[in-house]
Amino acid sequence: MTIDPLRRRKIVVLGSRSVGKTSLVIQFVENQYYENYCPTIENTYSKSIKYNGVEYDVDILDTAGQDEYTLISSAHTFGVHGFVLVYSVTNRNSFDLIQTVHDKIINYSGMGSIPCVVVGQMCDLNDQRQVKPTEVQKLAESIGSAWVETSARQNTNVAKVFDLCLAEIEKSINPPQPAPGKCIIM
Ligand SMILES: Nc1nc2c(ncn2[C@@H]2O[C@H](COP(=O)(O)OP(=O)(O)OP(=O)(O)O)[C@@H](O)[C@H]2O)c(=O)[nH]1
Repeated sequence: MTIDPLRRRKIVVLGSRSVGKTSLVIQFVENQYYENYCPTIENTYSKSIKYNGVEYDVDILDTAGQDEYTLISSAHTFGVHGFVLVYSVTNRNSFDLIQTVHDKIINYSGMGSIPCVVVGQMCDLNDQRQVKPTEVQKLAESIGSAWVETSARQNTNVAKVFDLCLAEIEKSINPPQPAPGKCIIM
């Protein structure tokens, strides 16, 4: 079977250690959830995703958790169409790192903006919450991204992450055109 490069998408999942990046990806790709924590080095998963009536072959790169000193490498940006930036709603430091990681990608790639979804993982642990939805909404507005809260454990909004990411990617490839007949003032 040949794969149409026009239907191929690469998504990279970044964020602090232990925020549930692998759990999110495995829940999405394999419909499985594991309680045990096993630090990731780096793994690529593949899945077909239908978005807007089109079937995309999506490679999802699950990365080792970052901190403020981790450098963004070309593997995290080269040929990458979209980014999923994950924090845990129970960990404010992991939320604070999202802006840092976002800015590093922008600096490294030289792009003005990136197709991106900010994901507040572990929303099942509401009693341990340190980050409010209004805070991520504000961050998403300021960096021009989508956002969603998820629980890999309860499979809440997991598929939505990748739908939103494909939507952001398609928006950047085919930006919405102004309605015909409207006058644009330069
Ligand atoms: N309550 C709850 N726990 C979760 C959820 N997702 C992951 N966990 C747990 O959090 C721990 C870390 O999950 P991982 O998916 O390994 O986290 P990671 O971000 O990939 O970690 P690194 O590989 O170190 O970057 C594991 O013990 C998971 O079972 C969730 O949605 N809710």
